[in-house]
Amino acid sequence: MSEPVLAIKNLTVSFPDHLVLNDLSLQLNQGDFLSVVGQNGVGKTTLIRVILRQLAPQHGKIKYHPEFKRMKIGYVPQFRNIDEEYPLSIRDFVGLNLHDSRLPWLSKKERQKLDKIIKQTNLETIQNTPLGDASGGEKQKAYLAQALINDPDLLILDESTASLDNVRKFELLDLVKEFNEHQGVTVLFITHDIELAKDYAHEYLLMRHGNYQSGPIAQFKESDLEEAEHA
Ligand SMILES: Nc1ncnc2c1ncn2[C@@H]1O[C@H](COP(=O)(O)OP(=O)(O)OP(=O)(O)O)[C@@H](O)[C@H]1O
Repeated sequence: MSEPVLAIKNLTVSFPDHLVLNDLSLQLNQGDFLSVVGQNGVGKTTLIRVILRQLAPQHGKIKYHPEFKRMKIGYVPQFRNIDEEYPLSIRDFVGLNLHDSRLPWLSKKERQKLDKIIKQTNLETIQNTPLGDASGGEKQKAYLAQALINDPDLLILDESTASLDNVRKFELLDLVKEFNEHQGVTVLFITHDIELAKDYAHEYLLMRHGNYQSGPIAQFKESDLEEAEHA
């Protein structure tokens, strides 16, 4: 795959009262693991909303890989508690976006797909647990499995490890790393956790109000983030 999965050029987004993204360019190639860092309010969520096609930019170009009939994006949100009364089991929740067939029930192929992702994300033993009864780490794994079930071209982790303890954070990102390294899943990881970004990402994008810096994660300097925070 020689063309990038996603190429963003000179993106500008403003809301009536202020400019949020200013001339941002970004390229993601297949198998990249990019960490997006920056203080609150610099436009990380806005960028994701543009990539998810929920928000149209005022200027700039967004190009998805030409071989994709439709860009498939998996999205794992930040942890939020789910009501104990939530009726679906972990398995049902993971399978919610399976929609290959027109049958009102899952086809054999879909059940196999579901079995496979449940196994790959280590949810086998708890798959019948109601999602509302699962721990925070298990819920995030269920979100990850749901995001991966349709073989996404791009996986977005939107502060997905925030509020998890260290063990669960590493568990979740070890799984993501597995899919990134062995299945070539391209990852965009928004985080405030610099240590985690350094441990797992290959590249970084540091967003500041109106200007951006990027490069290999090994070259990321925490002083750059501190400078951005005090700018
Ligand atoms: N729909 C909107 N209308 C007006 N302003 C908005 C809208 N969405 C976001 N903003 C503003 O744009 C700026 C960037 O918001 P955004 O949520 O993208 O930042 P962020 O980097 O994701 O922040 P955080 O790290 O706190 O999640 C903020 O000042 C926010 O108030």
